[in-house]
Amino acid sequence: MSGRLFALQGEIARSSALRPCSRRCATASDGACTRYTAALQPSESKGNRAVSCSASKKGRQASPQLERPTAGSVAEKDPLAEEDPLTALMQRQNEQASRASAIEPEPAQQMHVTNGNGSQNGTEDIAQSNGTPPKAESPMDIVFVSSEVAPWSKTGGLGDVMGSLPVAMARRGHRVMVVTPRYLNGDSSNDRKYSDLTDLKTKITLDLGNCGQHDVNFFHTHSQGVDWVFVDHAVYQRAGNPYADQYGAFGDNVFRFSILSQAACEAPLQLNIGGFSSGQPPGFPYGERVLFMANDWHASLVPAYIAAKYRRHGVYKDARAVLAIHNLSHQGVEVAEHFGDLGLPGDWYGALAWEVIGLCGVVGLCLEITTVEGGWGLHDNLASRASVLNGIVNGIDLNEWNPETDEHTPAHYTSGDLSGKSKCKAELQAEVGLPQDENAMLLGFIGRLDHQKGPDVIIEALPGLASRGIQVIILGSGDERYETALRQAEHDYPNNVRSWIGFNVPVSHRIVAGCDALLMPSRFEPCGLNQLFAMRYGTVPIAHATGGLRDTIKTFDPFVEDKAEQGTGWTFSPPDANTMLAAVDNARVTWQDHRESWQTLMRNGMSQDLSWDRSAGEYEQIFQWAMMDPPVAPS
Ligand SMILES: Nc1ncnc2c1ncn2[C@@H]1O[C@H](COP(=O)(O)OP(=O)(O)O[C@H]2O[C@H](CO)[C@@H](O)[C@H](O)[C@H]2O)[C@@H](O)[C@H]1O
Repeated sequence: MSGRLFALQGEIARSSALRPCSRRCATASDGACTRYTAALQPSESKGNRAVSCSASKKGRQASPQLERPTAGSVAEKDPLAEEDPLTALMQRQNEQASRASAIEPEPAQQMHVTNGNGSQNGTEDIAQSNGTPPKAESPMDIVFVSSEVAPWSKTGGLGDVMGSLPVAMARRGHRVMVVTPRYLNGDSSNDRKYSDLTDLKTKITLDLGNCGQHDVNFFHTHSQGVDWVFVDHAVYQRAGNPYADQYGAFGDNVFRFSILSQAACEAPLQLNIGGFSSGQPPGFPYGERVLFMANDWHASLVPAYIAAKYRRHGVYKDARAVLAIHNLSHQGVEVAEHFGDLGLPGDWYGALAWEVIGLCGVVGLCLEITTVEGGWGLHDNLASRASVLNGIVNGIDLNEWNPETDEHTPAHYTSGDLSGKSKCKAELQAEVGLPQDENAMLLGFIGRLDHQKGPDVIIEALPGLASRGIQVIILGSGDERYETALRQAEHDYPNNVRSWIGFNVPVSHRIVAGCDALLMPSRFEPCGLNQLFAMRYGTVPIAHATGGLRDTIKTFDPFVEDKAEQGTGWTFSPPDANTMLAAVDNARVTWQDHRESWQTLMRNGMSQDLSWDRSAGEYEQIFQWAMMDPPVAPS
C-alpha cells in the first residue's frame, strides 16, 4: 500500500522537522479556498482572510491573520536522532530528569487557583499516606482535549483516562478544563447524561477551510474540581457511538474532530468559566498561558492550530501542548485532497504529510513506538523526538473499581476476606449459564474484538482450554469474524465457553470480580487498564509481555523469599495460542495445587497503588517540562 496521505497523529512527532512546503494552498480572498490538489501555488498575498474563529459574543477576533513561517523557523536537526533511538531515548530521559530537578519551578500564574498550602518538603509522603495527593508547587492551567470522556462517552480506555486524570490533576491544585464533544445520538440513556449541563450561550465561528465556517456552542458543568466543557455542533448529533454507526466509521471524522480541536483552542480564550475551581463567581476566561493535553489523533490538531493560527500572531505565546498517544494504530489518516478542510495554512501541509508504505507490527510504551515494529509508520518521527517522549502507566478510578463497594457485583470483598469473591464467581457462572462449579477455573476476557487485543489467540486456544476443563467468558464486540467464531465456540463447548457480544460496563465489572484470572493476549498495549482492574479485584492477569502489560504485571516466582515480591500474574511471549496455554497451565497448577501461593498472588495485586494520584504526578512532571521548553513549531 502506498499513497500520499496525512496523519494527524503525526503532527507533533514531526514538528521538530517542520519545513515550509513548496506546495502552498492558495486561499481566495472571497473565503472559498480552492481545492488543495488544484491550488498548489504559493500564496504571496498578505490579504489571506482570517483563518479562524471569528468573533465571540464580545466580537473578539481570536485567531489573527495567517502568515508564512520564515526559513529560520525550521527547527535544527537533532544530533542524537542518528543514534539508536532506544539508547538515545533512555539517555535523554535521564538527562531530562536531572535537568528538571535542577531547575527552579516557575512562579504560579496570576489567575491560578491557589492550592492553599503550596508544597513543602516532606508533605508528599504524609499527604499520600492519608489519601490526599500532594499539591503542585506551581499550579498550572490545564486543558485536556479528548474525543471521549467517561461517564459521558466511552468506547475504550481513552474515556476512562479522561474521566479520571483531570480530576486527579485538579486535586493537586491545578485549574483544569476538559473539552469534548456533546454527543447526542437519540438514545435516551445516552442523551440524558448531557441534560443537566449549562448552556454557556457562547457562539464561536470556526474556519474549516474548504468546509467553510461553522458555528459551535458550548455547554458546561463543574464537578470534582474540573470544568467539563462540551462542544455542540450538528456533526455530534447522530446515531451510533462517537466514531461510527452500524454501517461503519463516519466518513467525516477528520472534519468532526478538526471542529473539536479548533473549538478547544478557543475555549480558554472565550469561555468565562475561570472562577469555578477557586470558588469565585465565574466571569473570566482561563487565558493564554495554558497547557493543552491533546489526546490521540482526534485532538492532535490542537498543537498545529496553536502554532499556525495563534502563536505566530502573538496569541498563546506561553501556551504549550503535549500529545498523549493512547493508541498509535489509529492516526486520522486522510487523503491529501482533504488537507484544505482542516483550516490550516497551506504551508503546514509538509508537517502533516507522510507516505504510507505498509503498516504492521507491535507497539508498546514509548520505547517501542520508536521502533519500526511499533511505530506504525511514525517510528522515525517519534525517534527524532525521543528527548520529549515519555511513557506513563495510567491509574484507575479507585471508586468505580472497588471490590469493597462495587455496585455492579453481587458480593463485596477485601484482601483480608476474599469470601465474597467466591460468591461473585458462582453468580457469574449462573448469569452466563455456565455450570456453577467452583472447581472449574474461570478465565475472562474484556475488550474490543480487534487485532490489537488478540481475540484470535483466545479463539484458537479455546479447544485446549475446554479440554482442560477450564471455563472462559469473553465480553467484547468488534470484528464480525471474531464475533462469529466466538458464537461457534460457545456452541461447540457449551460447558466451557460463553461470549457476551456487546459493550456492557456492569458485566465487565462482574467478569473482573468473578473470574479467577483474566486473559490479555494483546499484540500491543501501550498501557492497558483491564489488568489493573483485575489486580485490584484479586483476579490474576495472564497477559502478553508487551508495553504496559509487561510493565505492570510481575510474573509469579514462588522461589522468591519475600511473598510480597513473588509477583502478580503471568506474562508470556509471543502472543500465540500455545504460548498462552503454557502460561495458563502454570497458572492452573498454582490455582489448583498451591492455593496459598494463589492467594499471595491475589493479595499482591490488590495491595498495589493503582491510583491516579501516582500517575498524575508523572503527568505533572511532563507538563512542567513542556512549559519550560521552547515551542518546537515555527512561530
Ligand atoms: N465490551 C466491553 N464492555 C464493557 N467495557 C469494555 C468493553 N470492551 C472494553 N471495555 C472497557 O474499555 C476500556 C478499554 O481499556 P484499554 O486499556 O483496553 O484501552 P483501549 O485499547 O481502548 O485504549 C488505549 O488507551 C488506553 C488508555 O491510555 C490504554 O490503556 C490502552 O493500552 C490503549 O490501547 C476498559 O475500561 C475496558 O474494561
